[in-house]
Amino acid sequence: MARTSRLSGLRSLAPHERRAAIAAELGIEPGDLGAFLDGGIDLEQADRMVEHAIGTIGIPVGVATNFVIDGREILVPMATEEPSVIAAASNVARMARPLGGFTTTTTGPIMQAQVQLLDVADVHAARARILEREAEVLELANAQDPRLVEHGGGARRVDVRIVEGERRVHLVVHLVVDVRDAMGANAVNTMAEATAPLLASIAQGRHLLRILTNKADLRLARARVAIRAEDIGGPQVVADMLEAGALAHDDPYRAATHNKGIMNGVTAVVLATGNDTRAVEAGAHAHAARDGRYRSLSTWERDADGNLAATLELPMPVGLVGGATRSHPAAQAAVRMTEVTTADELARIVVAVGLAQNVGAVRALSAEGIQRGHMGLHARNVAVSAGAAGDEVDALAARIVAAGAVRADVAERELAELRAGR
Ligand SMILES: CC(C)(COP(=O)([O-])OP(=O)([O-])OC[C@H]1O[C@@H](n2cnc3c(N)ncnc32)[C@H](O)[C@@H]1OP(=O)([O-])[O-])[C@@H](O)C(=O)NCCC(=O)NCCSC(=O)C[C@@](C)(O)CC(=O)[O-]
Ligand SMILES: NC(=O)C1=CN([C@@H]2O[C@H](COP(=O)(O)OP(=O)(O)OC[C@H]3O[C@@H](n4cnc5c(N)ncnc54)[C@H](O)[C@@H]3O)[C@@H](O)[C@H]2O)C=CC1
Repeated sequence: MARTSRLSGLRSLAPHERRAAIAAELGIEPGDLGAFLDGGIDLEQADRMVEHAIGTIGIPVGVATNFVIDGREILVPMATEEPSVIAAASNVARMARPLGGFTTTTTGPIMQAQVQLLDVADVHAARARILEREAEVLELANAQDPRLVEHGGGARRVDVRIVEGERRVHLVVHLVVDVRDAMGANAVNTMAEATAPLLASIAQGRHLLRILTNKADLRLARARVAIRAEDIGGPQVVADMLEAGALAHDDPYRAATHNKGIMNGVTAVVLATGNDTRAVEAGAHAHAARDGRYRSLSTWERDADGNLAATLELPMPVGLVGGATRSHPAAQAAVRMTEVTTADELARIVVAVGLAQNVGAVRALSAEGIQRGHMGLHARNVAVSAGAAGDEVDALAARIVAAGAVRADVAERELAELRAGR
């Protein structure tokens, strides 16, 4: 475990000094974080990863500080192009420390593959016939992945769903698989393809789609945090945050933005660790609409002591084996930083960071507004876009923040004045 994640003042260090400070907390060498220096992969490796590769695109990786998750001090790698995300997560993690930080639970690494069956005359009887032969189906599925079974995973159950659609009734078989430390898509897809002919023959029909569902609602991760009112801006800020949370529950227009704030944190950790951002995002938004209406993924309350009590639950299909996580040196360094040894532990960190991010954004919206903190940090991007270089960047950013106008036209004018010595 990191000695502490409470690294105040990291912002004033140079990147190499930050790497040294983080390595010291983790008891590793700064060189162990060296993969972040050049993005971790060269063109040769990129060419092996995707088709028609022509290069790579750099995304900054930063470290969210101050996190205590289930009693453990965690330094969290985050890959994001957006300013103020890492600052906001670190800020809320700091506020959460007096009451013990974040507490998480998970439902275990259970993924599901769907096999669509067509041309079945008697869907109800077919369902019964498939369930009668569940053991045979599971045995065939598990024969596809002895390594997963060796690691304690494997196909656990068969569910058969009769989906009443607008134009027809669908017969869909779910293979419910414990994928242990894998994200699991390839693992369950292989099982679905192998068992589909057997399922079709039992149903006396034919199979069509054989693929994982990204509505990974058997693989949930949950986080909870309590923050004292005085640590988050006072009782009025807490009251206003509850109003903001209520609107996000009721209004899909607000819910989409509220959830985007959550995904600022979630996607950044998922990307840094080489996991599949689209799978996590698809699962999250499906979960947000699980009662038929798109709602916020988090809940906001005031506890008996007047503290803000926030929770977040979402599907979290992330892995430590397979995908890019194993093969990408920067993803490996990111996993090392988190010190997790199971996919379940990684899922807990991701959901805690999502909740911190959500609280951070809504706190700012309920207090001073988003522009002060966010645009203050975005000012450096605006300065670079206006043509500032080297030392000019920070100087120009400071000028446009002081002018209260973090805009391209103001930045260009101020840059001209800066260069003219005014
Ligand atoms: C940016 C802050 C945190 C400043 O807030 P502040 O109160 O000025 O911060 P501070 O300078 O007093 O520092 C407090 C702590 O915050 C962290 N911190 C503070 N600044 C930095 C920094 N530069 N670099 C690294 N860490 C920083 C750091 O942990 C620091 O502790 P320390 O290290 O000093 O002991 C605050 O204004 C904030 O949280 N703003 C919200 C930012 C945000 O949510 N950005 C996301 C982008 S907007 C969006 O996409 C989503 C949205 C908003 O639409 C979602 C929604 O609507 O729900
Ligand atoms: N709809 C979707 O989300 C889809 C996603 N994908 C992609 O699939 C990839 C992930 O698939 P995976 O099956 O996770 O990858 P994978 O097939 O590369 O690795 C999983 C395999 O690793 C082995 N293994 C070794 N140690 C293990 C352990 N401790 N726990 C579990 N398995 C262990 C098992 O044989 C297991 O089947 C991602 O790259 C994702 O982008 C692919 C198709 C569809």
